Amino acid sequence: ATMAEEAKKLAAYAAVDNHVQNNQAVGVGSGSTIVYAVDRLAARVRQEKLNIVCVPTSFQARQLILQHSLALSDLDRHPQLDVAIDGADEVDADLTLIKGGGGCLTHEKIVASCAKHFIVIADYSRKDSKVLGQQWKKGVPIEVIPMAYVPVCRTIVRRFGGEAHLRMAVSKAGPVVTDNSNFLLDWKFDGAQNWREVNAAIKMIPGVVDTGLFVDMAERAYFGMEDGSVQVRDPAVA
Ligand SMILES: O=C(CO)[C@H](O)[C@H](O)COP(=O)(O)O
Repeated sequence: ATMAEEAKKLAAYAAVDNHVQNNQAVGVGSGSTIVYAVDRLAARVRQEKLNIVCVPTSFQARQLILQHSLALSDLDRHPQLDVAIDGADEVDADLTLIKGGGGCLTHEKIVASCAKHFIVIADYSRKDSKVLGQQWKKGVPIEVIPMAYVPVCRTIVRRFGGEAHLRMAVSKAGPVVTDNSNFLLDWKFDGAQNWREVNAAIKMIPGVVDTGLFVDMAERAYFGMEDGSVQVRDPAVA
């Protein structure tokens, strides 16, 4: 495996080993890093005969849970989760996140909001930043109702600057369609922002479903490092 893949695995294993216990309901994130967390969950369930249920954050996460024969649940049956583990596209010094590179931000935010502990896993490359936008250049993903994408784009750029573009599909003509049958905008912002305010303001624009800004949600981040160690980041105490 490449160095970055090894690092993803280190972070994922550390999160599962430190935060998952018997008799828990666990939120399962989306992306390429979470694959290692589900591998580890499945191994621990087998070895330790853990009794846990998993709530997915996407179609992909649901497939992972089913492929590993883990117990699949949902927020109807488990509206309170003990822990949720997910990847991120960028993490800043305060543990504010950009998520949604994989387009699953709305379900991810709902599941994270239902968890007592929300734990982020990432590799050292391109994600561990002092401020958002330092390394992640694709902008903030924003899920929108399809008919509103043009006015939402214009409102965001008028009020907050930068550029916003409809995310286009790669192996299909036309836009990316989310698990919720919506569209995605990627807002490339200029410079520093007050993320708490910007997140709240964008959410209030009619047609916006949610943003990929996760403010005051993550309790801890694990970064798998190049040298095989795992770095832990907790939010600075205000
Ligand atoms: O927010 C996400 C999907 O909506 C993912 O968690 C994020 O894109 C990280 O993915 P990866 O682990 O593949 O880098």
